[in-house]
Amino acid sequence: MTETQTATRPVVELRGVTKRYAGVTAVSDLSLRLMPGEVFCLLGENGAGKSTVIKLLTGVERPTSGSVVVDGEEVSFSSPRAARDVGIATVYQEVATLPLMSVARNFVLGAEPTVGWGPFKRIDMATASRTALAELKNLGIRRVDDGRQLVGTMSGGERQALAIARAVHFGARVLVLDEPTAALGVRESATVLRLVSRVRERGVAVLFITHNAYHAHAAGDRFMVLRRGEPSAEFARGERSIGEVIELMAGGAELQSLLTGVERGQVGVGDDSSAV
Ligand SMILES: Nc1ncnc2c1ncn2[C@@H]1O[C@H](COP(=O)(O)OP(=O)(O)OP(=O)(O)O)[C@@H](O)[C@H]1O
Repeated sequence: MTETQTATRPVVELRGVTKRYAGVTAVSDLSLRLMPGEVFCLLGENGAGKSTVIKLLTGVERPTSGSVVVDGEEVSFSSPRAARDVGIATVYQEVATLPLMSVARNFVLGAEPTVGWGPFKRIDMATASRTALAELKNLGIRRVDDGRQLVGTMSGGERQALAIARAVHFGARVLVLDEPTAALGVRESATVLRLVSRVRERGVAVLFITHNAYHAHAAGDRFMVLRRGEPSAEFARGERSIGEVIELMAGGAELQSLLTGVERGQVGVGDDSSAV
């Protein structure tokens, strides 16, 4: 990261945000800042509130209280489109790309370059293909070398790469990655983690959501562990070991007492009275 980037203000912030649904507080008094050229890892077990944070940052939901701030100005996104317009892009693992379309077509989807005019206007596939392959190469993905390849034939890591490359190419300043490595094997995950580093080097603010402490550790600059909608820990790279992070996510002492109870036969399967 360069000195200028360090000095820059956050691209987007949550300030004291609470989100309540009927009967449930999904996120409570949460503040976070996404800085350009930094990977912010949001960790948490199922139900911790990670998806809710994504929804608040990407205009899917509005906070019950607190504010969303972009470039220092409070905003109220009326739709996901409004968040995209200020450069906040989300890559969801399951729906990132369309398998029956080519690499080139997926890359330019919604912003197709054209040739010809009037009734003769058509998608400029040569330009789409050239752009897609160049952008993938820039991000270190070299195995894909034909824009006509169907996305369905690509590996999971390559598909993620394509979705990320597309978002960055079309001007994302904030990239929200929702569990990008959850369905991937070790090699594929490594590809995606390397890609995250490249994206950071380009000055993009990355929000990396995961429940995998190892992947977070490999890619992150700053970390927040969410538990039941509240930040239970915040730290910077190098300040905590992986073991400590795993313990923080699970609930440390609480988990230990549950395990001890199971060993002694005090807690049966399905007994959630001491659930963490
Ligand atoms: N639309 C909703 N209506 C009611 N409750 C909700 C709604 N969305 C989320 N919740 C609740 O808010 C809490 C946080 O959910 P959220 O989906 O943000 O967690 P998460 O960390 O993303 O979990 P996972 O990893 O399982 O997706 C949960 O208790 C969930 O049941």
